[in-house]
Amino acid sequence: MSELRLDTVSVGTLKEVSLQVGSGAVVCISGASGSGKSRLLRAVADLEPHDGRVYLDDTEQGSLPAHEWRKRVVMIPADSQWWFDEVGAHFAEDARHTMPEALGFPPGVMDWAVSRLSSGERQRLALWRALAMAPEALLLDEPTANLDEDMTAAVEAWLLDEIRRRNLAVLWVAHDQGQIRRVANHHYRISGSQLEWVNGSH
Ligand SMILES: Nc1ncnc2c1ncn2[C@@H]1O[C@H](COP(=O)(O)OP(=O)(O)OP(=O)(O)O)[C@@H](O)[C@H]1O
Repeated sequence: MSELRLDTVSVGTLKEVSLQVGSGAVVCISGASGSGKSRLLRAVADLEPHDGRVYLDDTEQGSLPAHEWRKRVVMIPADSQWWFDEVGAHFAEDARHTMPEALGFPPGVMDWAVSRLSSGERQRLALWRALAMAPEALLLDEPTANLDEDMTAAVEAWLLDEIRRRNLAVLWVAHDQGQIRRVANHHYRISGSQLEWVNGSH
């Protein structure tokens, strides 16, 4: 049950972003390619130098070592990183056996070689890897960009269910207006150096 708060965060060309993401809420961010969406998420994840402050409830980002912060505020980049040869080596024992059906993998996926994974498979596995870390906030960078329409619908519904059930605070970068309508409590758009509120409620 944690709230994520950005207080006058500036990174790259984006200036003084202030917003709040309640626990169990999704705030979508859209904007043109190169407008700074990923950099903003990276700043919130403490992966990129920035001005301003980011809080998870009363905890300020700078008060924790970056690796501790990133266990609580987990970013799933558009292009996930994999270190070991086998998929299963990236997951704790219990997460290996509790892969959600909605992600569409057959039994045995944990034995697969990472090198055979398609971009969509990587993306879906990266989502499970992140949720299995029991984060308090999630930073999603176009989490369904490599998925077809049916898989997008399944993953989106599963993610929303997990977000509500676990009361996660979520910043979700999205292009698709339909997706933004379906998932966002609030929608902001990057316009030049500013983040503009577009719409949303509750
Ligand atoms: N470390 C960096 N130093 C300087 N410029 C950077 C750095 N990282 C990214 N940029 C630039 O900042 C701009 C914003 O990059 P970012 O990856 O945030 O874009 P984006 O909005 O996520 O775009 P896309 O939708 O194409 O993924 C780009 O012009 C990029 O080249």
